Amino acid sequence: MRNFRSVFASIMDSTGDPLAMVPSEQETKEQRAARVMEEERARRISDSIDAQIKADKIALKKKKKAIRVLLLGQSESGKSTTIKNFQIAYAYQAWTEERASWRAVVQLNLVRSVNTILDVLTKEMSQSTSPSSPRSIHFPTSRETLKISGTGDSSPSSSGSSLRTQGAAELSFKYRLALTEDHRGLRSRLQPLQRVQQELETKLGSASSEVTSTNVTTAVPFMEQPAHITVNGISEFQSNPNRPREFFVRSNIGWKAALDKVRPKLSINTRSTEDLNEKFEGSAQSEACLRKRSMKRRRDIGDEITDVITDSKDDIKALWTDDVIRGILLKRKMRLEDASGFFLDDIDRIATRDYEPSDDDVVRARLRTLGVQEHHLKFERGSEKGREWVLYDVGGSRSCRAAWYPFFDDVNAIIFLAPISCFDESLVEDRRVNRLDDSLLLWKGLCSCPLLTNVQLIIFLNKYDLLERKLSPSGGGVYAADYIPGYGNRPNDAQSVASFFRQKFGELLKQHSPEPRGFYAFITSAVNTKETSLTLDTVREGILRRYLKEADLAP
Ligand SMILES: Nc1nc2c(ncn2[C@@H]2O[C@H](COP(=O)(O)OP(=O)(O)OP(=O)(O)O)[C@@H](O)[C@H]2O)c(=O)[nH]1
Ligand SMILES: [Mg+2]
Repeated sequence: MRNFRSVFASIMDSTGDPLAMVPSEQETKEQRAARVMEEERARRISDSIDAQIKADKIALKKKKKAIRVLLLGQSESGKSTTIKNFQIAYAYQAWTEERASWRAVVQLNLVRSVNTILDVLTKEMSQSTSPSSPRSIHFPTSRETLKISGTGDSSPSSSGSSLRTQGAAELSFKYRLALTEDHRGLRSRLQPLQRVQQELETKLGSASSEVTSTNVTTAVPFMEQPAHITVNGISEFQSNPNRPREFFVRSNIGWKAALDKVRPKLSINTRSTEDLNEKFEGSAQSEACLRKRSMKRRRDIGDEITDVITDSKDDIKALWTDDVIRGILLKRKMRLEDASGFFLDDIDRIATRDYEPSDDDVVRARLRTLGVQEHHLKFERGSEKGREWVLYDVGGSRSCRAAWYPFFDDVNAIIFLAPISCFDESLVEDRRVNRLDDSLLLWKGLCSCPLLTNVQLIIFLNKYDLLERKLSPSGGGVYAADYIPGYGNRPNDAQSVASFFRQKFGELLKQHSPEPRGFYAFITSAVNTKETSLTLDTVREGILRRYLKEADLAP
């Protein structure tokens, strides 16, 4: 191309047109016509080269811009867990550097399970003193069973769960009578764990507790966002006076921000005069000394917590394996082993002074996402090595969802997480709403959102492992048909339930997308990192292919 131009530049005429050829003095009519034709042809070629350069530049710019993926879904659907899977699969080095910070979260998850059992024990003990009180326990009736109410947002289902147990009150009374002094002893020896929980919660901040109420009554509050406005040429969203408390963006590397809070700050009144003298001296040596001492203090506080947990190990084991307590939990339909952040079966490994979380521990740990978190994932291996993707993780509870909308106009793909094991559960923040109902409404809202017409939507039908367990006789033998309208006589197994939901989500996409779009659905168990990495490979390739295609670079 450069050669072509330089040829013409060297014979540039007096008009300054690089493509005009210098006519000879005795130019005939025919020669003139030929020259004009040649000039025209050269101009056309040059124009097409210019257009190509421009297109290449745009494509290159697009190529350099990181791929942006937004993870959406209700709270506890597995968004943050999916991001952890991305890190393990493609940026393992960075992941291992973060892993140790999760120790406090795993400890909190463990201690919380213990305290949940202790609370139940306390309630049962207070009732066991009066045999006439079994009626005071609430046993849901069949009329309180949660039903998926279709996809209308207006009539949330009533709360409760189907308890088919006959004579539950008598059973409960039987267990209560079986509580002995040993149980009282266990309870009082484990009392310090309440303080440990408070300590850990304070340090981890508000991410450590779940949202238990909301005044947001719709699944899709982002559909009511104020209009896009332009201020000084910059596109903005009108501020919403009713915006939820959690409307903010954290442009940091995700969960680490919350975890950093685990490290206590050096407070003035805990400093020795020696520290202050060192500060006045201002030497590099004294700074290093201060840092060392502050790190030591951090370790001290962490150690104190670890000491209490380690010293309680045998009592925690005794509590969790006690038949009477198991009976009480069963009677209350409390399946702690299916709940998020369950580590009681790992007590031997975790309640030790030198405990370091494994990959698996971190993936199973639960820490709520606050606001919107931005993760920069730098691929460390494979054909994508060196490329950066930006993954946005959001808080999924209803009160957090209005914060999603500003991210809609600048993403390449959305991965939507729908936990399919939750068909018989209600939202933590609004007990009247069935969790699967909420997921369907949310999906419908995203499919119909005009701003997302050209955004690739991918759905993970997640928590398949929990679905399998829930339907199996040992996991409760829940009957899907009791909760899912239209399920009919289909088999009560995980595969059939999953494909039923797959079809439901697919139909919503088809019916509500403004323009036809592909349905990319994957059945996942995000705690299974090996399986999930295979899914992520497919998803990564799909997103990349489409992105390159849009940049006109695909073959
Ligand atoms: N058994 C099982 N647990 C899962 C699965 N996916 C996620 N979890 C667990 O569910 C809990 C909640 O997952 P998160 O990834 O924190 O959920 P989230 O969607 O980020 O929730 P918010 O931050 O509140 O919006 C964690 O303890 C996970 O380990 C799954 O497929 N199977
Ligand atoms: Mg999260």
